[in-house]
Amino acid sequence: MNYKEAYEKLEKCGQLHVLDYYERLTVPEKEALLEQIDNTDFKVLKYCKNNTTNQKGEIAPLIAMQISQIEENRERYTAIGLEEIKKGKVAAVLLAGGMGTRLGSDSPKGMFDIGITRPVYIFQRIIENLLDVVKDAETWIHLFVMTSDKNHEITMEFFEEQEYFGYNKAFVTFFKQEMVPASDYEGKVYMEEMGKISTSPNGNGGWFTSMSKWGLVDTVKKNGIEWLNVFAVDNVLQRIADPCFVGAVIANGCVSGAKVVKKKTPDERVGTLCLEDGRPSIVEYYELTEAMKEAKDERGEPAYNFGVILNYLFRVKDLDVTTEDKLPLHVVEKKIPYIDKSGKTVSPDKPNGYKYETLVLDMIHHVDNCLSYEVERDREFAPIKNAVGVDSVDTARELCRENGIVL
Ligand SMILES: CC(=O)N[C@H]1[C@@H](OP(=O)(O)OP(=O)(O)OC[C@H]2O[C@@H](n3ccc(=O)[nH]c3=O)[C@H](O)[C@@H]2O)O[C@H](CO)[C@@H](O)[C@@H]1O
Repeated sequence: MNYKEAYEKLEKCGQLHVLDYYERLTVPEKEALLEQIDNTDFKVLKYCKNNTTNQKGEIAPLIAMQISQIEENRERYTAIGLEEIKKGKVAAVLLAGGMGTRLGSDSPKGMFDIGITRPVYIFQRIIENLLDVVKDAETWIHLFVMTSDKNHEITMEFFEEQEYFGYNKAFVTFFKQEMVPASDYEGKVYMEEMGKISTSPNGNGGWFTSMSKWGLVDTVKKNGIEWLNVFAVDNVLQRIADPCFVGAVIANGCVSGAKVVKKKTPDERVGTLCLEDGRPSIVEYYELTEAMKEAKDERGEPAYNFGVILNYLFRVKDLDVTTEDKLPLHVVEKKIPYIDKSGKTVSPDKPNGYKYETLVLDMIHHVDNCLSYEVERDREFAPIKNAVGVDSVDTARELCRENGIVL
């Protein structure tokens, strides 16, 4: 794209300030900026005023399959799931494109070391858990790892350096999610450098579209993979390709499943699995209404008592209807570093604009049904979100200790 074309594109969407520093750039920087303008989709910015494209329908509780029911059928479900895994029909997708800013670290979250007497990286914990299933199934399980522009190379190098923590590297594939511009409250993009628009990963809802762009959906289909277990990087007790979960979803004739835990409090920072206009749906914690927080069932228990731990099973053939363009866009307030008029970087200490994301949890609403599958939170949910306090390294370490994991 040349300067004139870039000017016209920016003028049309009210973003001409992107060229404010153009004359001060070197030739390669000018080229890079023109290329970025060419590749950037500014359409998302029009949603900045109404905060989200996501208007919810009528919400009702969705009954979860609780632990006691699962226990009654554990052997049968596990046998069914293990059989599918042995046949190579189950693969896993690790969502690791996020930025981990809440942890106060610039490195990919998975590289965070939670060890005490030895290094124990978050990625390592995930691989160790997956290896448990590989051992039982006596077969390798394909692991797709989603990264972003911000951490792709460093993540791949880390896996190499750590020799894939004992995993078979032929069964690990990395792919990158897309980036979108970040803007101020008026929808004007921020500049990260004089020759660079500030961008951020487009949320974890783009994983299937990005896999498709990287040719990996073809790989999935060619290899006869029928189920994808999508999970978050930040839970060090995450059970992946869990045979009992896979078996329960299949035995109950479902096309997707979500692991849930009983919430500690109605406003715990987890998404709530429920029904929306009769279809499965997840309401994210920052969109939960007071009425939902206070609602009670007929036994007086909180009606929306189960939160998702970001561990979903999707049937591959149902995913084509859930591509990113069908998902609502969430407009999230964030602290966005930018350069001021003089070209100096400013790192704000409070939110100063929006990032635009689609979310994996919205895919659930596009599939016909979803098994809400309860797991014991102390055995499977040790998220690391914050540097200290709730859901921090300390709480995760404590839970690891309770589960006999040497740190
Ligand atoms: C949007 C979403 O799913 N929210 C879930 C997430 O909340 P939470 O607020 O933790 O969600 P985050 O946005 O931090 O990210 C969750 C996961 O998605 C990945 N990621 C995020 C953004 C991105 O662009 N690319 C990417 O790969 C992160 O690396 C992480 O593995 O976990 C909670 C459980 O702990 C769930 O109850 C929430 O429903």
